[in-house]
Amino acid sequence: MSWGYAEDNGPAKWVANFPIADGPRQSPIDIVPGEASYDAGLKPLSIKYDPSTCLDILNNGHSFQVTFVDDNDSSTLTDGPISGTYRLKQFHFHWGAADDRGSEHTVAGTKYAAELHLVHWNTAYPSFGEAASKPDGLAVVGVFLQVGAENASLQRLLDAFDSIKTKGSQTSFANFDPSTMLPGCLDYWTYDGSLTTPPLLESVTWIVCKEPVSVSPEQVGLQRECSDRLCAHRLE
Ligand SMILES: CC[C@H](C)CCC(=O)Nc1ccc(S(N)(=O)=O)cc1
Ligand SMILES: [Zn+2]
Repeated sequence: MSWGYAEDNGPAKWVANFPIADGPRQSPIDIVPGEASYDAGLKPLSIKYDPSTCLDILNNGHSFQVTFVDDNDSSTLTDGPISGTYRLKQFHFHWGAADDRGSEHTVAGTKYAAELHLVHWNTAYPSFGEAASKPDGLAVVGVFLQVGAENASLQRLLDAFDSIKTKGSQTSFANFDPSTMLPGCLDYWTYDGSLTTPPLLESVTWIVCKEPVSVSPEQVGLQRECSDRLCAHRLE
């Protein structure tokens, strides 16, 4: 039985096969703005994405993810809370069975309809796989999606879902610029955490944007309908 989001293999059961679930820096967390401390030493994020590094979109059974060519420094994250250069590997989303829940991180208990994760790895290490096991190996930028106006950038992704209906399927997806999904303001909260799904490795510097982006109710519905068709049913 592999991990998932159902009653018998969902988050409460992951510790059985992944004991690090009880570790000291597990994600997601509830972000309480009033308890966050301002760090004047932190720099603004520097995000530079090259759309030509966009490779394909795949349904990995838990989400759909867009993967990038990462054999050079074309698409990178630098500054912010991190040192050195981190390369974009993939981005994916988390959503729920209804508009009032779905994000993994919460803000003073508030759940958003969905959450975008842009996954980067530290080029101090030879590969993503190597970096994924190091405490400073990964940096994930999280963006909350809230229901509101239609998101033109997301629509192009949703249109591509029709061709990855079955788990494990993938299709080429080119010239997509993920920076079109970022909020206007890149103010962020940051903390040292982990992958939010197995193997739950404690190698992630989390960078969660304060400003959400909007998606229309239809777009979330489409994403949800696609996900249910594509992926294991989500536990909610
Ligand atoms: C070395 C193999 C690698 C760990 C397994 C494949 C992988 O990339 N998993 C992954 C990536 C990102 C997140 S999240 N949701 O952004 O924290 C969760 C899980
Ligand atoms: Zn994620």
